[in-house]
Amino acid sequence: MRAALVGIDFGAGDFAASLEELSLLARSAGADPITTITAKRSSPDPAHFVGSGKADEIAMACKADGIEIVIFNHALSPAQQRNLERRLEVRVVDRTSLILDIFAQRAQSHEGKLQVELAQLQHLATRLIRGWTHLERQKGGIGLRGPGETQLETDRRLIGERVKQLRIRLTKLRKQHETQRRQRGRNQTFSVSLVGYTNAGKSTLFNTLTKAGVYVANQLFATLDTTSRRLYLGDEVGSVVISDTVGFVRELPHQLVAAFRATLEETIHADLLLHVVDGNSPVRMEQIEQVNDVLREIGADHVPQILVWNKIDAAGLEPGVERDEYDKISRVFISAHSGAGLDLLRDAIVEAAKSVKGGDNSNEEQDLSDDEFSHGFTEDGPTGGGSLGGPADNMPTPPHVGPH
Ligand SMILES: Nc1nc2c(ncn2[C@@H]2O[C@H](COP(=O)(O)OP(=O)(O)OP(=O)(O)O)[C@@H](O)[C@H]2O)c(=O)[nH]1
Ligand SMILES: [Mg+2]
Repeated sequence: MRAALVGIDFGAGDFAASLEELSLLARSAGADPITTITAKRSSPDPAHFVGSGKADEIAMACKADGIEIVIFNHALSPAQQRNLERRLEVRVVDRTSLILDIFAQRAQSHEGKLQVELAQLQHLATRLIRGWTHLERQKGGIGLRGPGETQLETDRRLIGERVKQLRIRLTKLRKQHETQRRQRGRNQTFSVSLVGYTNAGKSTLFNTLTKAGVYVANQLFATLDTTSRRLYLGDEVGSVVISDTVGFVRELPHQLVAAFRATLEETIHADLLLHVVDGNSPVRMEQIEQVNDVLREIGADHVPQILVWNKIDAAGLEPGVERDEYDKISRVFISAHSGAGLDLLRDAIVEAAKSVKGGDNSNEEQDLSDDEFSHGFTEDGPTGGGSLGGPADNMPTPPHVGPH
């Protein structure tokens, strides 16, 4: 589908990087970005988001390039979206809808699909309600007994019923997982979650560490469901469980964070987070912050974290480790592609497992198969041992750390 991208520079953040991300998002959704239209504004125009002249420019580009869809790098109000569609005579989507769309295409598991549907319906519901108040305002709020209103009310009621149903089913699934987690928690298996910005290389790392064959792609949100595997780390700590998770993105629609809470629960209950960073991205610091924001939002900011500085092959860095002031490993430089630094990362996990488990992690037989399973089984919360050192604030550009 031929797409035009529209980005407005409000003077905050790295505009070029955010447009590049929009292009990757669009491609991940199956669109083909043909042209990009940008403008500078201090604030959005209430009617069309962009100014009138810019709207004409977009309309012209649409005609000239045979554009079928216009994708905005922003959240549009329902009224703005409608006005734009009327004026441009093509479909207009905003960033939120685009991300929801990718999630809908990617969802594999039963639970994942329910979560996406819930998020989409909630997004739709806000738009119906806002659309309705918009209408009300136009008519001065009097005599709103037209057929349109009745239809809207019906739609809203049906959506409300479905949302309720989905919530009940998701709650049930969540309880099941909790029970599983508790039962399996008796084994005290140390659990590690890979978290990080989308496209950071989590699945690639997961694959090289576990040789699992998880879908890797230069696409955003290639992974939607949590996949877990057992990873044997030597006699000292035995096996740990490692989970690959959904990637985060800036301005992740709030409904999605809420809907995916159950999936992300894996992350909250992990003993250790490996926060994977695309060390070659110019906006990596911003991405680290975005990820930490979401972690805070889902209540996983208390889980010990090690930064995994990935893609050192592309960034021209050497493998290495950094320690914080408590001598805990805070950052490991690796390449999931070439395998450089993976031995250091394994050592770092072993060290973390030993410190959290107080060094007496029993290595008895566990009632788990080595097969892939989709939900975790750690005890609730970390088992103590304190912080392994989160990422330092204002971290400088990574130094060329020599192999240790
Ligand atoms: N140069 C280089 N590229 C890498 C490395 N690790 C991963 N990549 C590439 O980065 C892209 C994203 O990798 P994924 O493993 O799918 O990333 P992810 O974090 O799982 O992404 P989502 O599942 O979408 O959140 C792919 O094109 C990988 O080939 C690395 O060490 N070096
Ligand atoms: Mg992935």
